[in-house]
Amino acid sequence: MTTRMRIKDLVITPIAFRDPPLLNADGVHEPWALRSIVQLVTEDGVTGLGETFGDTLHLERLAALRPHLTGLSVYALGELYEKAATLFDHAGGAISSFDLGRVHAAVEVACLDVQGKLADRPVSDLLGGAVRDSVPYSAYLFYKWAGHPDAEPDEWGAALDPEGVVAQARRMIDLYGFGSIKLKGGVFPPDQEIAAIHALREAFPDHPLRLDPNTAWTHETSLEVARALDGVLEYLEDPTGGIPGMARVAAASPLPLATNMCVVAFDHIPPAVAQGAVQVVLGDHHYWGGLTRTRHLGTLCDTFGLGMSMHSNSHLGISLAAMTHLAAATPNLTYACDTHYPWSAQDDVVRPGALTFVDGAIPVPTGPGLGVELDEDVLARLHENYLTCGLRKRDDTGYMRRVNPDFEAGLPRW
Ligand SMILES: O=C([O-])C(=O)C[C@H](O)[C@@H](O)C(=O)[O-]
Ligand SMILES: [Mg+2]
Repeated sequence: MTTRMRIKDLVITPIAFRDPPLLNADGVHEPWALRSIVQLVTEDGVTGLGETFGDTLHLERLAALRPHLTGLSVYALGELYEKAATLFDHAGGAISSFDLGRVHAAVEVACLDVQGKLADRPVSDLLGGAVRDSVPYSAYLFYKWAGHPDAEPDEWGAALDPEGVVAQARRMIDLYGFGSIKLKGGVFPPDQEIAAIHALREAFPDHPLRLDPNTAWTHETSLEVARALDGVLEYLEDPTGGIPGMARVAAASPLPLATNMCVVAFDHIPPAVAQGAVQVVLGDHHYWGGLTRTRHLGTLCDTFGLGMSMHSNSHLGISLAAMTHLAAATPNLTYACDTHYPWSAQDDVVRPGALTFVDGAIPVPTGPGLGVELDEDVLARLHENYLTCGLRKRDDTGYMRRVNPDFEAGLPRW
């Protein structure tokens, strides 16, 4: 093994960036979103980038894995997975497949970035080759307050009714050119969210639409909404909780059901398929163990006749680059991918130029690896935010309760 491919260290930098007050079924986004940036360095000084979660437990796990990476080849992804599985006692049930996937993904993406740099090929080539030159994303709309309590309104303003949602969609589509729309629901009683979808349909007659209430509804409510929006939505995402619950809705729903909540690891696929719980799986390489494993998820979805889309959480450009390579190389990922990027674009750690939306899609980077470069000054600034912001774990419910002490977190709510 040459020193070019041997891992010397993994530098993990937690960061915090500004996040608007985006509402969801759990509560509301806090003023800061947490993330971490990983830099994998080989003995020869080649650096691979990755972007992952920033909660303390995840950071502790990455720190525990770090010494076990020394000397490992960046090509030894199977060994990497086994090392992490053994370290965290996956077989004994001490870590779920989901959490193991989160840890593995953080390092795997950086390994692929190095592999691409060594081979002078983009990551999409390492995943089987791009089948599309650019990857369409959807306008990811949120109900939101005008600004955080005690702060000035942000540039997006409030979106608390159908008019506000349509105005937000218009601004996002004007800025980025998105050709499909997702509304985060589960915030207001279903009738109001149905009205918002109808308003979007009227304002954007040709844009495919989706609604995602994050399991805020009972089985009965889910079916009522599915029937009310039959012919209007391309899919309904996670209307209710759990594989059996989704299966019960799917059995009578006129709309396809999608999920990024009840199928988030490979061991969820057999029961979901057996019960017919979902028709579309939203992959997410940050959950599913990295880019190669999420590419495998694409093959499984194809095998079982499931559609494929892509989930996101608050993220920056390293994740956007990784998502773009993955979606480009996954032939059956035919839905426009979710992205939170418009909500955080102002704080990106990636140097400008590599990732630009053209008509709502990102042209697949063609440079070696992920094709993006880290801006060390921005990284330092965002790390300073992390040190001073006081947040260590996402807590949408806790924040909402501080603003509105009567907020009840239990789901389903309607
Ligand atoms: O599709 C989803 O479920 C998400 O994007 C999950 C996120 O946590 C979203 O609900 C958010 O950012 O509030
Ligand atoms: Mg979702």
